[in-house]
Amino acid sequence: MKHLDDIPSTPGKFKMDKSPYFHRTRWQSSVAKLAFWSLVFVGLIFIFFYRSPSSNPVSSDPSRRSLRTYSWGGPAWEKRVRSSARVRTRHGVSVLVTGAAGFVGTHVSAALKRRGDGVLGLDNFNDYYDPSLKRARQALLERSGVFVVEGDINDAALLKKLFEVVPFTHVMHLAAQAGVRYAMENPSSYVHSNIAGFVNLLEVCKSANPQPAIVWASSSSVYGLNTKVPFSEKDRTDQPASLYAATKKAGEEIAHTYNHIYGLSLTGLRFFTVYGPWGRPDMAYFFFTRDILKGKAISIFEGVNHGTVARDFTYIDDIVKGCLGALDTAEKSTGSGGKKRGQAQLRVFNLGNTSPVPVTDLVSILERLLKVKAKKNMMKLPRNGDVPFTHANISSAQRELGYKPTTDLQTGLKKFARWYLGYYSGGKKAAG
Ligand SMILES: O=C(O)[C@H]1O[C@H](OP(=O)(O)OP(=O)(O)OC[C@H]2O[C@@H](n3ccc(=O)[nH]c3=O)[C@H](O)[C@@H]2O)[C@H](O)[C@@H](O)[C@H]1O
Repeated sequence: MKHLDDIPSTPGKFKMDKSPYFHRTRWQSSVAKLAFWSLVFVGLIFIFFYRSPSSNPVSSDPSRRSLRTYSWGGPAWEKRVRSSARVRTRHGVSVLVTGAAGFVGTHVSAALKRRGDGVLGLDNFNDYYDPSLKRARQALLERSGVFVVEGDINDAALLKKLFEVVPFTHVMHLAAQAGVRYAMENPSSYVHSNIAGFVNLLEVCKSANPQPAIVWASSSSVYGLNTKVPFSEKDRTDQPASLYAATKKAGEEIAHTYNHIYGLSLTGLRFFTVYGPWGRPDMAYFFFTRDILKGKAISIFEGVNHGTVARDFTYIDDIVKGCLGALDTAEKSTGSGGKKRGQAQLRVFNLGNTSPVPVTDLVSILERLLKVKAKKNMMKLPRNGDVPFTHANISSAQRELGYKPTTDLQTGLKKFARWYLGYYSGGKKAAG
């Protein structure tokens, strides 16, 4: 075991004979070490710049599970952006749709494209729910000529670039961290997307020349603990029941500020529990369908003393009509180069269905459509941000946007169920 005893426990303490041969080997080994560390150093620099070239800034969302690197820029990319945003009719508009691979974003983008408007999508494809569903929506849009740029609304350089390439007349801002209950799990993602991201977008819009008019998604959740029904835009919205609601309410106040200081035209739309084909898997109607089909029990919330929990469920096609009505009636922003030149439009509208349905009825409809009896667990409405009841007064939207919902829950869920069964057919894909 002598050889083992000769090796010192601390490297460098090993004493060697100082022969000429030793000097040569030591010199050679130093050169080798130097070469090795230089290579490592050069490699690290290469990796750093390769992953974040100045023309393609890294935009990663710190509040996300997946840190992503987006790549954008270059003549071919700009050509795609321009072509997607090109207006094809005489009175068409060019719209930047944020959250274009989301549920509402996909439907609105497709509808705008169908009528000849120029549409460019933007989406960060985060993994809040199954990103493959977002990719499928993207593929759908690509087929109809809408390019969805992969990037985050917090990436100011990307947004500025988009406005440099296309002078958008409108922004339809639908990118958001959605979901009422998830806000307790990942609060910072709501601040990051719904507040920081919104401000970043408005900063770029205010400096754009011309400034676009902005229509954006607020939420019925801003009514929070309000008990006066139906909910009217004049009712108080200072008692949010979830952080999600609080960030949407903050968005409405932020919109006021940018309208006031910079003359940006801003319209907020308070969506009421939107559902339909290509919907969000984190919403009750969607995961109830999945769980009922799998024979898995579902939890149905009930209020105090077994009180009814109900929602003013609104079908996606009606919401799309409301969004287009808001875009079409949006007046131009009045500022330019970051300076206000006059009063600009500031609006907020409820987009609901005006007929609340108990969640128990939603489940009965699904049972009939799916021809499967649900395994139900009734449970008390948890204190996680849910509110017992929503009901929209839509007279403002009716008057000013020509908004008129026409789809009842039974009809809308039938269309959803047909889509769901087709999309997830053969058990090939599991709804995430
Ligand atoms: O209008 C909005 O502004 C919001 O609408 C949506 O929120 P909600 O209306 O809460 O929809 P959703 O979660 O589908 O629950 C539906 C019903 O099922 C009940 N519910 C829910 C889960 C469950 O396990 N059991 C249950 O009974 C639950 O108590 C509720 O009564 C969007 O998600 C949100 O992003 C936002 O846009």
